[in-house]
Amino acid sequence: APDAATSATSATSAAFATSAAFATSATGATSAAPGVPAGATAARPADAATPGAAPAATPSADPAARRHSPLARITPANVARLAPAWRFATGATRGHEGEPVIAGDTLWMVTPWPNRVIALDLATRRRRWTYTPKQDESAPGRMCCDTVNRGLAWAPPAAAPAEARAATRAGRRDAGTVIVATADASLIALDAATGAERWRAQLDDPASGASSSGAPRVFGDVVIAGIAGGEYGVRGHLDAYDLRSGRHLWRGYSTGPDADLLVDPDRTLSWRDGAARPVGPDSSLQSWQGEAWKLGGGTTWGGFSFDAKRGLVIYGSGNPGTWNPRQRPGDNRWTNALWARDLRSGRVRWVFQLTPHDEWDYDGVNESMLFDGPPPARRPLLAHFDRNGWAYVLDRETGALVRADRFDPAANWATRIDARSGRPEVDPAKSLQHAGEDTTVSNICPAAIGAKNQAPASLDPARGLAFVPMIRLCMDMEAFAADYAAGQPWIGASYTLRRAPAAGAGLGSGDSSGDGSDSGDGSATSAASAPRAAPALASPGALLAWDVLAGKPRWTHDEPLPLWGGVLSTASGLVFAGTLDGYLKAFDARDGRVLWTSPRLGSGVVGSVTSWEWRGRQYVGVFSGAGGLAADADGIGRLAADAKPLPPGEGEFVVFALPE
Ligand SMILES: O=C(O)c1cc(C(=O)O)c2c(n1)C(=O)C(=O)c1cc(C(=O)O)[nH]c1-2
Repeated sequence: APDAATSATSATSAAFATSAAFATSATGATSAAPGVPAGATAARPADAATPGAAPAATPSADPAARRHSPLARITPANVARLAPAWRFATGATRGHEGEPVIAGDTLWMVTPWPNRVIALDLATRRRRWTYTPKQDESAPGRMCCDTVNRGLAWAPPAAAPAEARAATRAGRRDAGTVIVATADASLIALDAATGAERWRAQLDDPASGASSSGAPRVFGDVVIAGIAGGEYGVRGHLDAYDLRSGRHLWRGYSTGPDADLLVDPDRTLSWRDGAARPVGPDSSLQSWQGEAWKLGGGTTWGGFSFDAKRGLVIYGSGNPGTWNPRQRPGDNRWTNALWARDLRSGRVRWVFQLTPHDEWDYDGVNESMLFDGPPPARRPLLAHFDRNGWAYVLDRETGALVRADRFDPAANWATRIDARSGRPEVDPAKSLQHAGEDTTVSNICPAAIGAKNQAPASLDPARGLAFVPMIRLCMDMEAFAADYAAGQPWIGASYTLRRAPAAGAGLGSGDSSGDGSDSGDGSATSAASAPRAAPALASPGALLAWDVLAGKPRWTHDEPLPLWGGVLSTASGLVFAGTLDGYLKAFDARDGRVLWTSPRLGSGVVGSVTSWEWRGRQYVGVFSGAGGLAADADGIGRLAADAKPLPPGEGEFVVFALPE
């Protein structure tokens, strides 16, 4: 291990019980799972392993959703020599979110619309096969936020032994199953070796405005998929399918009667009055007026994680419909909430509402990163960086709130989050409910796009730090009456982005922040030209290193544009993130110093950085292809002082490595 990593790790190793990264083994040439082709790099998470499943060693396969790679060949000492290795043009334009999946000598990716699935041979970088789903041309027109697709799931052959046997009989190696959710809300399982369809299912009716943008996941032999369409009055749900047969196992809605939610009122817990308590009968119905819950939103388009020990799928639900809060009095349960469901039955173990009666489109769908607290208790915890600007730590056994802290220093919609009730105290000066319809409320922070959007953070368990891709923008917002029409946008509010005010001491540009344990050189790029006085406005983007258990920042690196791509950290003490103006950057995990910047890519980055090892060499890859909600480059670009987001261009997967 490089000196840098060793010293930083030992300084904080007491922070977490699980100091291992998500993958603890198998970076060699031998197969770690039966049936995985030789040369596979298979990983097994230390505390969230699924029996029978050996996911590829890329961060997208981590059930704990930590995006922390065990790979350590690229280090703070040598990262400056990182050079382009190869690139692959996807043939699609617009928002290339998410990342490919890699196993053995194959890389699978899904493109934005038309959602082509491509299998690449890692040795030749030629296509093995391409699958183009048959979809109605009108499907992408009903996606709220660009024609994105955040990736596919891969399941090893061991998880579907019948297919593996059939493949062997046919004289070829089974390469597992690839699962993709498409713009028209179909869920499709493919033979990973050939691209042949194994089964397909319809997640919801696209004519109602339902679509799929999120990546499905496979946990054991269960496929989990969510739905998008919160801006169309779609009622959110999470669904489970049998990996082998495609049989529907269960559906749990986000709103409605207990039977639809798969809630047992005596056993489902929610955090209230300082304890996790049973929710009580039809607690969702009681928090809506009339039948508003039927169009109530709470879609499930974000990240999923899995606690194998407890058998719990953990995820978040999105905003209530319509955005106009006056049209839906009540807490609007369980929109904008974190959920834990039993993988086998779908039954809810607990649910925690982050933003009751949301007035600002603060979807609660961002990923939850699982980790264990310090010994001896080793409390099972999760960390969640919400759009609403608060960082939550919950007990993942009970859903009890451990702590909530403002990670966006400008967040002003709530004056506090009550530690006893878990309830935010809304500032009436920032409330659309309070202001009434057709009245502009100024300077609400964060903006509707959140202090962090869908781009996933990473969590380094050894350092006890999360690395968060931040958006630092505010908004002026106005609600208005909106009538529902099936399949039409149903928004009921509009907003204008604004720059956020600079934070007070501690988070400003060029100023080290946090607990004083670092060198005082916390803001990397600005170190040389660090302005001594904090600027009046915060930079629109930032990479934030956050001490998860202490609930405070360690360092902040300012970016001129919001960060819209997923972060990767590595065991060697590096943090990687891509930018909307088309760079991939490597940071020192200890202090946020920029150690390497790529040549400018063909388009902006909204994809998630990934890393893998193949034939003894470590690679770092990321999609370039700007889009997603950040395709509103006008809105975002106008606010950037000294950088321009690159336009949505031809998408590419760009790969870097150290010289051989
Ligand atoms: O409520 C929903 O169903 C829903 C779906 C999506 C989506 O499917 O991408 C986004 C949002 N909401 C949303 O609020 C949002 O800010 C957003 C950003 C993005 C993106 O990919 O950049 N998608 C979405």
